[in-house]
Amino acid sequence: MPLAPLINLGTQGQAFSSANRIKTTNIIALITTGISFGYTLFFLIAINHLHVGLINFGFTCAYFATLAFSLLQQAKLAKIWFFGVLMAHLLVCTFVYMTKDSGFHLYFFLVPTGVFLLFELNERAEKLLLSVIAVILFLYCENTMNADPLLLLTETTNHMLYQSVILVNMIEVIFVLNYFAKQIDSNEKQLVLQASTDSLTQLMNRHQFFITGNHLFAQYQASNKPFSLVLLDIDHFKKINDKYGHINGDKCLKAVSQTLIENSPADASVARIGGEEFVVLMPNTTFELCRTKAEKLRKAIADTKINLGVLTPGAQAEGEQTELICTASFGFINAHDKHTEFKDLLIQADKALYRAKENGRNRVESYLDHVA
Ligand SMILES: Nc1nc2c(ncn2[C@@H]2O[C@H](COP(=O)(O)OP(=O)(O)OP(=O)(O)O)[C@@H](O)[C@H]2O)c(=O)[nH]1
Repeated sequence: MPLAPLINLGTQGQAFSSANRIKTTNIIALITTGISFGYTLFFLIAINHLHVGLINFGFTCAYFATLAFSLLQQAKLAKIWFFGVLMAHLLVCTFVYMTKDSGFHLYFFLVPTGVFLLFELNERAEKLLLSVIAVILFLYCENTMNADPLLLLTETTNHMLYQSVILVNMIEVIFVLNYFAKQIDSNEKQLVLQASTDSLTQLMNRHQFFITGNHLFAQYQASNKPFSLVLLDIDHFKKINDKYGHINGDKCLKAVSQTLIENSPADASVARIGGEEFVVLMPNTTFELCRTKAEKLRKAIADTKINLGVLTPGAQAEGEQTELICTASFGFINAHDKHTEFKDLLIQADKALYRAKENGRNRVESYLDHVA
């Protein structure tokens, strides 16, 4: 049976962490269904007791029904149902068809760890209530003997069941801890990615740019190999937004990002550090080489035709083209001995960029040209 569609039931449209919890609930419900079915076969075949086998099969179906709640997007109900069925099942095992000697009530240990794994952080009342019920029921089962069980099991069979309960408890705890550890790892990776990436262009964001820039600047200071920084800003971007709409403005930002990635040197780092402001960090790049590379980037952007698709009604009425060409102004700086901090480079590249804007835009200026 293909399990992936069952595991993913109810995760559509959910936030990342909630979707993971729903997935985990579905996985645990499926595993418990499998274990319960194993016990059903044991009661039917090994113990040869139809009545007990059928009761247990009923609980097996009830575990599987957890997935129906997930399917109906009722995540909280799915979890309450699952733990409710589990506790009812353990009570029936201990007080209807077996006794506490089978050890089935030790499965109550899984409830507190399970609820803290599966419920959302803010579902405190549910977690606390289910955990307290599990502890009370465990103590009750541990201290009460079923005088009239449906199955009269030998000491050996009870011991075998007891060991199976311990084994399943251990496997489930190992599985849950392992799954939890993987989840934490994947959440951390996701958070690191989100914290360092610009969501629109997928380039490095401003925060990550300063981390990378400071690192490369420290490398430059240690090795004294050339290091350059290119700062660029799309020309008249406000007009583009006003004329073609914000969505097309975003398309323009994405197209410029793509052009920068495709035309920057392999060892360069590209970042979006403001609305329509980008930086390309170029290690191992001399002053003259940097000018050539910045010119190449300027030309590549100016040569890129951006397909806008649907235009705003205003732009349509004015008979605007569906293809947009935008330009950018560039300022660059090559690191030298007087630079003591990475941010000095950015400040001076910004001055050069300002000059490029003043001198007519769609051009490259260096800070040295400016100083001279
Ligand atoms: N579509 C879109 N627009 C943005 C985004 N971030 C900033 N902007 C817009 O970028 C525009 C920047 O305008 P200005 O700073 O006036 O610069 P400009 O129009 O490019 O003028 P010059 O730089 O002098 O050529 C503003 O209209 C912002 O609203 C974004 O993520 N998407």
